[in-house]
Amino acid sequence: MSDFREQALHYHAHPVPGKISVELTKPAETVNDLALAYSPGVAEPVREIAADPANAYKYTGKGNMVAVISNGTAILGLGNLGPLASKPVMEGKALLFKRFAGLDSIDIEVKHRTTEDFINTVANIADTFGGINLEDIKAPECFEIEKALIERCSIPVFHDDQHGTAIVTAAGMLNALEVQGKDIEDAIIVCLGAGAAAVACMELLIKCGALREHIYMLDRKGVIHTRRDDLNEYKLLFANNTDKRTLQDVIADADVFVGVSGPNLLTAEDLKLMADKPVVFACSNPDPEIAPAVAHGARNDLIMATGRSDYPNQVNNVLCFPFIFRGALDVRATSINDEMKIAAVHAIRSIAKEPVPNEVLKASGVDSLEFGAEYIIPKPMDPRLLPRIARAVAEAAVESGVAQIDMPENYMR
Ligand SMILES: NC(=O)C1=CN([C@@H]2O[C@H](COP(=O)(O)OP(=O)(O)OC[C@H]3O[C@@H](n4cnc5c(N)ncnc54)[C@H](OP(=O)(O)O)[C@@H]3O)[C@@H](O)[C@H]2O)C=CC1
Ligand SMILES: CC(=O)C(=O)O
Ligand SMILES: [Mg+2]
Repeated sequence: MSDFREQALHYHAHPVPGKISVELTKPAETVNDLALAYSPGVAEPVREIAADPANAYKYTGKGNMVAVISNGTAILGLGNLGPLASKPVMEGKALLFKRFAGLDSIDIEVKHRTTEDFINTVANIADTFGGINLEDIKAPECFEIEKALIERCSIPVFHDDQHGTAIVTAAGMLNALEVQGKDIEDAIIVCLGAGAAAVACMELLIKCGALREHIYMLDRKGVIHTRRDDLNEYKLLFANNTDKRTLQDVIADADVFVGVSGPNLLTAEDLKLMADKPVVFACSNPDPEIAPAVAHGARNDLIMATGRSDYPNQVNNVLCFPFIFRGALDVRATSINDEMKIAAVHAIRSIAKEPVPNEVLKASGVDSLEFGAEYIIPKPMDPRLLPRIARAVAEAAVESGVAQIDMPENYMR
């Protein structure tokens, strides 16, 4: 067993199995405590909530709780390994919600036969939570699932692999292009992968200025083009009217590569075909489309990012989901809309351009970090992420009319 594999398994197994547990927020020591917590005292909030469901936010943990829900059909880049195998990742997301945003989070892995079954299961338990973070559900089912749940639930439902990834990718991409001296409107973009993350990343880049006709998206069969007759409605949105058919055809002279597909699919030779000063986001987890050492060995004018913590420029949805839910829940937003997503993009972007606190340098094991090729995006442990993203998102929710309450006074200044 390799050292790292052993360490990872030991971490998950000891001192107790798993990564999360439940803790009490009220005393439960005396007869009087129990009389308040349980029978007869608990009947009082029950009656209040029955009279007005909004009282659930006042008397229960609903408003600070996010469910992380998966069916295990696209676990990271490991594929469809089923609901139970996805549990370590979902516990991991719950850990990150708590660690970075103070949100209580529970993982729920759903075994189901039909997409409808999954939707019904989630819709039927949704009121328990303040928000629902869908995770690692493969395309195209993820699109139908998210749409149906948004329609049926009165709390925010957010497919992290789509929108969390897209927000962080857009923030990192706008900064990387700025460093490379390129405009997003002019950028030729290759997106390897045509699933949940790919479709959402490209749609958000378009909202940030990229041109749809400049985007070449690829799936396992190659370039998605207008003469293919095997495209689902989501891939069809990216069908390019082109004679190019392979990754090598489209990557020649491209400015940007976004990989949200699988491991080791981009070679050093492919990379050498790109335009001067390219941006390469190889975001597949745990193994990127190209290893940073291979990429940097191939050329020295690129900006490189991966989804991992152990290289510079971690483009990973961890920079978004804890904070966007914090902001959304704190104003009881009924959904997470485009205005809130764009607010998150700009909040993340701006932090990378400011001096980095010492505690972040220390946690990153470096002496300095300065906006540039090796630092286009903040580190996940940056304490500014929480107040800045949450505030921007909450304000956007209030301004766009999806908040059910006003901004809390002196909110995270
Ligand atoms: N860094 C980050 O924050 C994130 C990274 N990701 C990574 O993105 C990847 C995809 O995740 P997600 O979108 O949720 O999964 P999906 O299952 O929804 O999509 C996977 C896509 O990748 C394509 N693909 C797989 N293998 C190949 C290949 N050999 N050549 C070309 N295309 C291929 C599939 O093609 P086809 O349609 O033909 O099956 C499909 O379009 C994973 O590796 C995941 O770790 C995802 C979310 C966040
Ligand atoms: C980071 C993440 O959500 C993924 O790779 O699926
Ligand atoms: Mg995921």
